[in-house]
Amino acid sequence: ATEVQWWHSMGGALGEWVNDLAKEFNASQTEYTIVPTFKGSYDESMTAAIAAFRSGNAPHILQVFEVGTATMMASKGAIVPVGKVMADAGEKFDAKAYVPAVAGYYTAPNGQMLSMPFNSSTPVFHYNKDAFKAAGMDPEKPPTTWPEVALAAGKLKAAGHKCPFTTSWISWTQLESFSAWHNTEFATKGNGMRGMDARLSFNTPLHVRHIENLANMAKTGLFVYKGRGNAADATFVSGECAMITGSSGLYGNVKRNSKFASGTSTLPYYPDAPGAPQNTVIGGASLWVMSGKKADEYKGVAKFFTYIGKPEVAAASHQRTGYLPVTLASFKLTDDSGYYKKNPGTDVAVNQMIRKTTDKSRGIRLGNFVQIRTIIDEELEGVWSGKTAPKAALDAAIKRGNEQLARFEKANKR
Ligand SMILES: O=P(O)(O)OC[C@H](O)CO
Repeated sequence: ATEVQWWHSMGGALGEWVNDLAKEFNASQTEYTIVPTFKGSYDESMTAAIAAFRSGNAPHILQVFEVGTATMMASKGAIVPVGKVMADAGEKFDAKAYVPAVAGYYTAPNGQMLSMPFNSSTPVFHYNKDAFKAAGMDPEKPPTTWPEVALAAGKLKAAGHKCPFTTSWISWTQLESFSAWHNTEFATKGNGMRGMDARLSFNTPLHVRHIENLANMAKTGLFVYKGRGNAADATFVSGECAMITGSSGLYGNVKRNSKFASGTSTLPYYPDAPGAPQNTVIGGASLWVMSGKKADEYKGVAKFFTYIGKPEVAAASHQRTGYLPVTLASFKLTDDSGYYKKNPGTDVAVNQMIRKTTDKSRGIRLGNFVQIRTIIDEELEGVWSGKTAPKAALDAAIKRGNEQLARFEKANKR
């Protein structure tokens, strides 16, 4: 059979899911073999693929997080648009079959959808119901606002909890989605969706207030910073931290590996902020097809994409992982089956994403975003350790981040 290499960043329960998808597809036919390989974190697999591409050893399929989208879109010679892969292979592909927020994010300004939607997520609030009970709180009443999160964290701490609240993907949850959720721009030009001349704008009074709030919570032990990327996920799954803002895709891992009852609720907001809550932005990753491969291999890629997009396969993926249903049919199938009613909290991510979007909340797509995220991590770490004042950290992150945006704009000017 013809081999198709697929590099991904799905660890733990998610890695098992990816392996199962490949296994099931491989068993369904005899011509192609999908070979999934875990290549480390999203950052690491992207770096590895860029190096491999330069030496002619890129995989056929690369899973890239949303943060790498603008970079991939600009790497014209390195990728093949998913629509072309499907058309060349004679596979049916209709961008309209995908949930608008998902399809729109992976569609270039010229209207062409460039990558295959796969594991789209959005940030939500997960909490440990057992810990809530132990602290004398109603486990069915999660906090929905930031003042309520601080109150709940105080009760958890008083009950002896060492890590009341933590977060994964701090820029994504506390600045990017935080902005959209409050209908405030994270960056100008519709968060970069309207052009490469966008510049960062996350130092408004609302942003400063929020980071100050988190800094105070950190000082009093209510918020415990657990590191970059999704490092904090494991501390929630183990029960060490009782509340977390993180990916909806953490659901499957919690369900499979944690020993406590958990709940999922909406991302907290400031009730006095006008426009909140609006909607949250897309995260997770999509599948990019790399250039320079044989026609037969692309055919295998196309057949695999058709397979994972089938309503029943996409619905099963959504229900197993907590990632969003990426096609309209997979959402309908899940809804009609009564799944959301039977599994409270699993509809939170969907509901946050299907709300009406505005120019300020549609999505965030910026060049050199991988580097910008690192800059934000660095500057905010100064806040959590008490070295930098919140406003100064946000200003510095914007200044340094804007240099990255200007560099990207210059390098990609036609
Ligand atoms: O944990 P994921 O896969 O939902 O990804 C979260 C963020 O979007 C990464 O940038």
